[in-house]
Formats: sequence, structure tokens, C-alpha cells
Amino acid sequence: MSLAAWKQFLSVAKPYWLEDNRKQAWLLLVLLIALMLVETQLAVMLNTQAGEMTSALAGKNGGRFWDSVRTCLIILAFAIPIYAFYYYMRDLFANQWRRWLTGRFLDGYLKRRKYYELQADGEIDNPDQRISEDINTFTGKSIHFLLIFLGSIMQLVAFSAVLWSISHVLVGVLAVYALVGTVVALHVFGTPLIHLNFWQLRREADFRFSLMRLRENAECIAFYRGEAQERAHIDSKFDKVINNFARLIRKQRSLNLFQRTFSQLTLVLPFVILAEGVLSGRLEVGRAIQAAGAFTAVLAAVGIIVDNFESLSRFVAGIGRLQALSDLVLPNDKPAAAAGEHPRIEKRSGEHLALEALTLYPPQSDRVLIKELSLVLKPGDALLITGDSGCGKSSLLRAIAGLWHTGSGVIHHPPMEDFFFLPQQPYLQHGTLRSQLIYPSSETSLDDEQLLEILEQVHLPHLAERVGGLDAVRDWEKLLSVGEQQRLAFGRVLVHGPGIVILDEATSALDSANEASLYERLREGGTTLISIAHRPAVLRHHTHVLRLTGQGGWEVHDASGYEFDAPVAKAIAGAASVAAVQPVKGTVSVAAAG
Ligand SMILES: Nc1ncnc2c1ncn2[C@@H]1O[C@H](COP(=O)(O)OP(=O)(O)OP(=O)(O)O)[C@@H](O)[C@H]1O
Repeated sequence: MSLAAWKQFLSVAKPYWLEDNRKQAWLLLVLLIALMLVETQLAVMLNTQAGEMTSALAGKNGGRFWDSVRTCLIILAFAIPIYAFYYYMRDLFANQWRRWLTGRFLDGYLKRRKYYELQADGEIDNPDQRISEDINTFTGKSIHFLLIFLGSIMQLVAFSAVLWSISHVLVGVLAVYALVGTVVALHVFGTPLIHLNFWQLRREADFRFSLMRLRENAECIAFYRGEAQERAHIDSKFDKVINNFARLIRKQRSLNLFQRTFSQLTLVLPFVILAEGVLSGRLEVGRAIQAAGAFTAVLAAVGIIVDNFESLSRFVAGIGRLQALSDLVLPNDKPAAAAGEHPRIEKRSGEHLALEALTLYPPQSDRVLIKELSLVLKPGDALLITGDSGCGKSSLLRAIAGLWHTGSGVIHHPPMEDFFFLPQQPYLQHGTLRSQLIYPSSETSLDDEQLLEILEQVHLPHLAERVGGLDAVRDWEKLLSVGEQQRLAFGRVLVHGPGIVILDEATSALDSANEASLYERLREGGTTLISIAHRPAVLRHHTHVLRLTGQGGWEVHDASGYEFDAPVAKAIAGAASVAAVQPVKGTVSVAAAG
């Protein structure tokens, strides 16, 4: 592993071992090393007995032979359970580490809404695969390699002594042989294999993702009859998998050839070196067998890198992917990257929702969507946002929700728990009808009767009965029409009773009567509303209109004097509207304007 790979490895692995007082992890590791020591000692004893049995047979000494068999069986009686226990402990350990590390990544990924930022920035590919698979490989292989490297060192110490006592030449030959093998493997195969494995992981994840998109959008694709396009898209991803894999296996073929040569030569090498001693009668046959066994063991120890090169390169490639994700989602000591490109919108707590000189850009873009917008929303106000498609209506809601923060100005806001956002496409989880209704909470103080009453208020009176009660589990996205899903989402607002509701075309799939009655229900409750809607009929449920005119421009109007289809002509027609666009102490108060 290069120095950079070591640094990456340490930055991902360190917290588990150092920062979190992982007493249990260290204890388990010490136990594993102890088991490995015992295992190595037992292997040396078995190798000695193998030599002893051979010498006894060669000398036709029955007593010596049967003594050795008995010793061998006794050693085996200890060795077998210890081997089994050792592997169990190793996997248990890897599993615990994985649970901890996955939890840490999930915290970083979900808690600070990094999942949203990563997807919006497109800075990193397939974070899901990195969390589900790369962490598993990382923990499993880290333990695996740590133990085999430690085991190799023990084996090296234990068997070198045996080998040294039999033949100094063998030890010298072995050292040169292993050194040359390792250097050749690292130089010829190292970088290309790591690189190819890195791309293989990415290509596989992209391929899987293309299949996942097909499954998730099955109905839309079926309506479009887009199978040919989808097939072409999936094929292009799969071709990349196969082409990269073809390059990978070609490299591996050469590596295998090298590995085979490296290890198979050891079948004859020790015998060639020891033959003269045995033939001249200076060395017992059994000692030669023992030496050959020790030679193989020591070679396996020093040739560990060559032997495991393939999986080692896969492992190093995975570490790079994990470290890149860890840099983005986990808190670290590094200064925030490129924080200065655009100033950030400031968020301050306040009694009412107020925007103060808010200028907004999409992330990583210089295009001004909204320029110096100022307004205050008082309880009971209802603001309708209009404007051409793509002018920045949803973006303003993203800024209020804290999803986008590139720009300047201040958003004063009551606690975020007072807000409820309803997107155009409601999100429905897998789970019970109850859990859909109370989402994003996981529990509610409302009883079944109250929840059924809410379903009735959002015009889904028979839904619970139809599906088999509030605890019925269904695939809701498939079962409910989009209009029903939007009504169910409205039910969530009634469950939570927030002070401010923000609707982004959240009633687009409803008929006018349903839409009107749901808006009325919210207005009766005195909720502050911000909505984006395209139907003129919703205007009457609002007190003010914010019209985004493009390139950052905006106008605020009194809803009562506003006409949907001729907004510019009417914009500054009435006194109320004129008042609305006049700054009041630096902000426009829509409450005062109304
Ligand atoms: N993640 C992003 N990065 C860069 N630009 C973006 C991103 N998301 C949206 N945009 C751009 O920002 C602009 C405003 O988008 P927004 O979704 O706010 O439009 P909108 O007014 O709500 O449109 P519509 O009425 O069609 O829904 C669009 O031109 C869009 O392409």
C-alpha cells in the first residue's frame, strides 16, 4: 500500500480504535492475537511431528512412529477447536466494527441532510453502495489482512528458527526469493490493479443503479413504452462493467501466472538445496521434510503480499472510495472546502418568518434566481408565489427549508418544527397507513378515532376500511392515485398542526372542489401559508402574491387586486400593492400590506 493509501486507511479506521474508547474492540483484538499465537505454535508442533513420523518410517522404527502419531492426535484435539473459534471471533469482530462504522456513516449521511447535498452536488457517485458494501469490505478485509500479516510475522519467527537450525543456505535463498517476488509484484501489478478495481466498483454500482431506476419508475416507463431506451441505457452501463472486468482479468491472468510460478517453485527449491545433505547421510530424511515444511511456511509468511495481491488491490480501491465519502459526510478537522465561493444565506431564529435582502443562487452557480427579496409573513398571512417555469419558485422554498444556502441576506424563522413542507410528489414510506399519516413522526398522541377523522377531513373517508385498517401495510405509492397521495399528505399537516405550511404545487393532482376545501381547512385553522400553484382558483385562499419576474426580479401584490393572467398590468395598480412593495424598515411586510 502506498503512503496515500495508508493515510486513507487510517483516517477511516482511526475513530473506532482511538476516539470512541473502544475497550471491547481492543479486548477482542488481543484475544484474537492470543488465539493466533496458540495456532502458530500448534502449527510448528504439527510440522515437527510430520518430520518425526517420516524419520520413524524411514528408520523402520515402529515405537517412535506410534509415539509421534499419538502426540499428533493430542495436538490436533486442541488445534481443531481453536481454529474454529479463531475464525468465529474474527468474523464476530468484523461484524461489530461494521455495525459501528455503518452507524457513524449513516449519522453523517442523514443527520445533516448530507444525502440531499451529495445528490444535488453530484460530487460523489453511489454513496449507497459505499455505505452498504464498501464498509463491509473495509471492516472484513481490514481484520483479515491485519491478522494474516500478524500471523505471517509469527509464522516467520517460529519457522525461521526451525529452518535456521537445519540450513542457513535455505534461509538466505528464501529471503532473496521473497524480496524479489514482492518488489516485482508491487511494481508490475500494483497501481494498474488498484486502478482497475476502483473503476470496477464504480461501474458495478452504476449498473445496479440503472436497474434500480427501472424498478422505481416502472409505471412511467411502461406508459412511455420506453423499454428500448432503458435497455440501451442499461446495456451501456453493463458494457462498461464487462469491459473494465475484461481488462481486470487480463491483468489478473498475468498476476496469477506470476503467483503460480512464485509458489510452485517452492515444491522443488528446498529439496534441491537439501538433497546433497540427505544423499551424503548428514541429514535425516525427516529433517529434510521438516525443513521443506518450514520453508513453505516461511515463504508463505514473507510472500504474503504476492499471494494476496488480488484482494489487497481490491481492498485498497475500496478504501479510496470510502475515504472520499468520509471526507464529505463525517466531521473532520479539515477546514471547510471552498466555503468562500458564494456567501451563505444566514438563518436566524425569529418570531415570524421574514426574508431580509435575500439573494439566492442555485448551488455552484452564478445565476441569480432572486435578488434582495424582503418580506415578513405574520400569522394568518397566506402568500402565493407565482412566476414562469424555472424562475426560482421552488428554489425559494428550498432556501426557506435550509436545503439551499448559496446567496446572501437573512432568513428569520420560528423553530423549524413549526414548518411543514408539502412537495408536489408526496413521499410515501413502506409501512402502515398510520405511519404514512403521522410521517415524519414515528408516534403520535392522536388515537385511532382522531386519525380516521383526519382521513375523513382530507376526503379519504373509506381508505382505512378499504385497505384493512390503520395498521394495514401496503405499497402505498402503487396503491394510491397521485391525488389520493396528495390528500394523504395533507392529512399529515392536520396531524402535526404546524404554524406555517409550505405547499409546492401540493394540490396539483386534486380536483378544484377537493383543492378548495383543503385550503379552506388550513385557512380556518389560522395557519400561515406559502404556496406555489398554477391554478387561478387558489388565489382566493391567499392574502398576498409574490411574483418572480425572472433574473432575480420580484413583485409583491395584494391578492385581492391581483389577476393571474395579467400580473404586470395590475402589479402596481392599487394603493395596497404599492404599499406592499415599499420596504418597511428594510423589509416588505406583507401583513402590513394587506
Ligand atoms: N441543483 C441545482 N443546481 C443548479 N440549478 C438548479 C438546481 N435545481 C434547479 N436548478 C435550476 O434553478 C432554476 C429554478 O428552479 P426551480 O425549481 O426553483 O424553478 P420553478 O420556478 O419552481 O419551476 P417550475 O414552476 O417549473 O417548477 C431552474 O432553472 C433550474 O434548472
